[in-house]
Amino acid sequence: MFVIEDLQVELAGKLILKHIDMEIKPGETHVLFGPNGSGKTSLLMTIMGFPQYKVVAGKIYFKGIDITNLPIHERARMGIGMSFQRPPTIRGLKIRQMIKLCSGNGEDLDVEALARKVNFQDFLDRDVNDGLSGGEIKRCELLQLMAQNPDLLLFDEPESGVDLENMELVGKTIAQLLGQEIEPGTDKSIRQQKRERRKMGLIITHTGHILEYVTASKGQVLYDGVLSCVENPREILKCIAQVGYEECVRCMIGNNSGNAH
Ligand SMILES: Nc1ncnc2c1ncn2[C@@H]1O[C@H](COP(=O)(O)OP(=O)(O)OP(=O)(O)O)[C@@H](O)[C@H]1O
Repeated sequence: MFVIEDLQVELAGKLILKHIDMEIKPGETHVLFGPNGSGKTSLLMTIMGFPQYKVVAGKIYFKGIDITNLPIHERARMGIGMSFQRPPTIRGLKIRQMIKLCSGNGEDLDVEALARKVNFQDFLDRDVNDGLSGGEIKRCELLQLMAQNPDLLLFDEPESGVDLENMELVGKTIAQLLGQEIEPGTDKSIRQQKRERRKMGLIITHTGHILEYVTASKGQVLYDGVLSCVENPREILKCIAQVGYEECVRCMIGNNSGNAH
């Protein structure tokens, strides 16, 4: 279980996340919508533990443990992983080495075989993200997550920069990372397989394309640092397309708690 309670976060002296409450149960994936600059990336960076995102109030719990003040590497060790919107270039560190680092114990890992799953085997001897295209960066991020195999997966705009052909690969890989692939012909029914899902996900998306591949139980809208809506993600997309994000503000005003619906 992943729980956020009444979280408030400052960045560069400004309050950017206000009274955030969130609960992701094992097996659930949530989708986060919101206009540019509303604080979506900041929320993911705070969950991951980047120290510039200063928690001034509230708590974050993962697997029953208060992780609010834990450093990034301990959160990663506990099973939180993130695919970044704009990950840094790391010159001097080969992607192959990075993948081994992500897996914790790189000795037994077949990096080539793993890389083939996201068609990335030809990039392993390049420096991390050095000169990679937008779509290649996304596949590199996925490869790192595949090596880490976390229990809570945070995706910051996984579709951005990905062409239509690679979108299917990215979408299916994310579904696999979230343990959502259905295995036909096993002795477990589909219902049983779904019940046994344990991976948790939180995905930022503007377009919702990822919903073609990933099952998300809830969508939430973040507007000016406030979570304003909890709904079926496709319903939210439809509303945003029809009436825009401004209507979310009306929901917020109508519900002082900040959580509408
Ligand atoms: N280093 C920084 N110093 C000051 N303000 C910052 C810094 N980084 C981000 N911000 C501001 O914090 C706010 C939230 O940014 P954030 O990246 O979380 O938004 P977002 O919802 O992910 O936007 P987008 O959809 O455009 O990716 C924005 O107003 C942004 O300009």
